Amino acid sequence: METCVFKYRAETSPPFFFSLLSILNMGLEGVEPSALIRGFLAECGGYAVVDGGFATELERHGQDLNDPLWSAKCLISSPQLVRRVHLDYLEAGANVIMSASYQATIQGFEAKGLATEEAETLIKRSVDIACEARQIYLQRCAKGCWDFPHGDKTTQRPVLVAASVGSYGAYLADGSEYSGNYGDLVTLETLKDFHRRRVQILASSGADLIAFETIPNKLEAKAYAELLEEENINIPAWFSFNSKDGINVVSGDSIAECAYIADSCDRVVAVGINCTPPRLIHGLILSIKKVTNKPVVIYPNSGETYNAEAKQWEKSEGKTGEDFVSYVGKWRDAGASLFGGCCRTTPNTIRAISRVLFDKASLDN
Ligand SMILES: C[S+](C)CC[C@H](N)C(=O)O
Ligand SMILES: N[C@@H](CCS)C(=O)O
Ligand SMILES: [Zn+2]
Repeated sequence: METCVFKYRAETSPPFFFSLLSILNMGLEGVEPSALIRGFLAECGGYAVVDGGFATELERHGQDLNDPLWSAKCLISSPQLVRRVHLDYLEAGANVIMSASYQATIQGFEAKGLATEEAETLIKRSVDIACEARQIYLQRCAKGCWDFPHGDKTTQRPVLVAASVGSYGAYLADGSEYSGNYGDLVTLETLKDFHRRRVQILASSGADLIAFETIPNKLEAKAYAELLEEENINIPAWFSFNSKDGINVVSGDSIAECAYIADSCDRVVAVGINCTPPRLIHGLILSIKKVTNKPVVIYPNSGETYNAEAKQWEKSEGKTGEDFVSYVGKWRDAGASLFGGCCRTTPNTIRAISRVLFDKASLDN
């Protein structure tokens, strides 16, 4: 199996690298898939830093994402900027960067007049760009151009490329990944058929794992879990849900039931929450921990609310400002292992998370 995780270390690799390499060479056949993520976490020092808002950073660089493809439009119009944003997050301390494929779907590209083959190429390209960014970053590190935000400066920080998969609601481009209400006509089979080809492409793209993000309901979690098995997907995945009340996922399905679906699928190596206000995260981590021993990944948004019509984020009425980074220690103590940011967070957020996790002085406080 070809995977660019091999590039995360230089030639002078310690023994761990070789064990990881042999796990990956074997694919997931006969191997406990969680070995990859647990080995990776150990290599990172127990906790890993995930990147931050990807679309947010494209917007900060001047892109107008008011488009049905949202951030995926930049795969067509500004691939250089996509690479630059990945580099910004790597430079800020990310151990996991997510490809620009959240809203990159064959159906969405076809609606823009692209041929199926062009659409498939763009989806694969999203991972290639992330892998290129990693390679550039690691080469710069090897030359000593950049300091490491954490860890030993003589070793390279592990970096994984996760292929992002947004929900069916993301493709609809009407903000329905925040309601999870797809109507009665959308069945388990509809969702599996919708996602199947993209998941196949991403699984053989060279990504280290697939990040199923902003999952709004139980039905879509089940569709992903069944697809991973049916298609014999041989890279690991994480399932990340979103919530508006801190108790259920956005559709009203219970977070425990959703996390249980993820727990029951061997190919899922981490379970968590993204694009959810920071103040809700602590309780959700505790609920997830009750149903799974898999590592918990959390990457909340800024606490603002998405206006799907305007494709803009708005301050939430009556809510106090979310001091994101001040929560990190609490989330770590509640049992989370991977920490990043989602919409409206920036490389500065990720830099601050990295400091909280890896600056010994702040850990002891
Ligand atoms: C995570 S949301 C902010 C992504 C954008 C949404 N699917 C839309 O197209 O409006
Ligand atoms: N990876 C996506 C998630 C949106 S909820 C992004 O950061 O743009
Ligand atoms: Zn988000």
